[in-house]
Amino acid sequence: MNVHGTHYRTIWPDPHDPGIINIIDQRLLPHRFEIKPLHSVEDAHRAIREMMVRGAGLIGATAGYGMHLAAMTADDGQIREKLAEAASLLRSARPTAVNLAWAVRRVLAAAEELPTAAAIRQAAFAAASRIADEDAQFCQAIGQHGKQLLLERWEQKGRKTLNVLTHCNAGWLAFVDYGSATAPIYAARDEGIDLHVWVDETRPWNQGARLTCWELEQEKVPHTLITDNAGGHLMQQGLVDLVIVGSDRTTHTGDVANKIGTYLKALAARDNDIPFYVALPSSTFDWNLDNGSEIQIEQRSGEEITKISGLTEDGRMETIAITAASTRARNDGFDITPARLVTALITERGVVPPRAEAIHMLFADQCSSPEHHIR
Ligand SMILES: CSC[C@@H](O)[C@@H](O)C(=O)COP(=O)(O)O
Repeated sequence: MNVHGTHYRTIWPDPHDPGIINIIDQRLLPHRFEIKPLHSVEDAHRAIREMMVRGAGLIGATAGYGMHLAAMTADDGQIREKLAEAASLLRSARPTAVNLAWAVRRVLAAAEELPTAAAIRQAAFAAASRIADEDAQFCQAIGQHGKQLLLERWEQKGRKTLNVLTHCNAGWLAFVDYGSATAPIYAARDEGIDLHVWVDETRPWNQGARLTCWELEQEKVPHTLITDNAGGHLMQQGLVDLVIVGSDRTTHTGDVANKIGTYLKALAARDNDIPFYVALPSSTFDWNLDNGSEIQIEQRSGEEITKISGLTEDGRMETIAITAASTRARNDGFDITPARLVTALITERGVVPPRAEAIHMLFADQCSSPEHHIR
């Protein structure tokens, strides 16, 4: 995506020093666009854990490059142990997005059984770069497949403004480029479809309000911020034509883990007969889990609900309390939308119904390959 006239990915190796991986600190957006260097696997772990980077695809790419940094900084004689330690450190960063464990495993597999430390370093960097490149390519392909769905709906409604609702941020910032849920929107816009996006604010971290709105603004896509509870009401008013969200982990049977609140949008969409699409690259499928209820849901600090951060008038980031100090809060980061509420999954290989047989047919090479199984 272009920011201030320059094309950026959300993560990239320094062109002069492969020991430095650059990221954008998303905690500061939309107020400040700051690039931060990662020098070690500990830096990569902290960046994921503290949500400087976030979103399934970008978490995976950061984990891949984290493994590369572990290989870069390890002594030759200890490189295998250091990679194993790095793998468990990174896996502990956040539990729900499957891309993290998948990327770690992919780098480990690439480095396995190589004879020298130099060969291991080279393989780790190549694997991390492939993960990032594929993430960008897959999102671009998701855009092309998803665009057709938007186009059909737009034609159906007589080419009047197409209103798309999205939740959280499954955009450029959640991936390496383009985004999953946003890619069809950008591709449809490029085709000249007149569209408008309703953006759920996505409490408590406000990924919609802070990140999706900022991204859509950079891309000049018309959009309006709404409260998390407004979607159902807008659907009843006939103001939503379709919903597209991303996913942090989707079972091979089509159950979708995504940011908390997604399930309620899917229920409202079903009640109002509105298509509900989930856009995801294949790296987000969990080939081991049969049922969404088995997905580990991240429990985050209650302080994210009882306090709120923002920019003061004199340009300082500040956190203030919005509840009484004694208020207890529970903060589940994600929820599960059962496959039966999902109209279709938009993947890099095409649009597929959320059913095991159909998903397996499209990804026959992955569902049976040990490289793609994370346990
Ligand atoms: C592509 S990630 C799917 C998103 O819709 C969403 O759940 C998300 O942004 C991930 O959550 P986050 O907690 O911001 O890492």
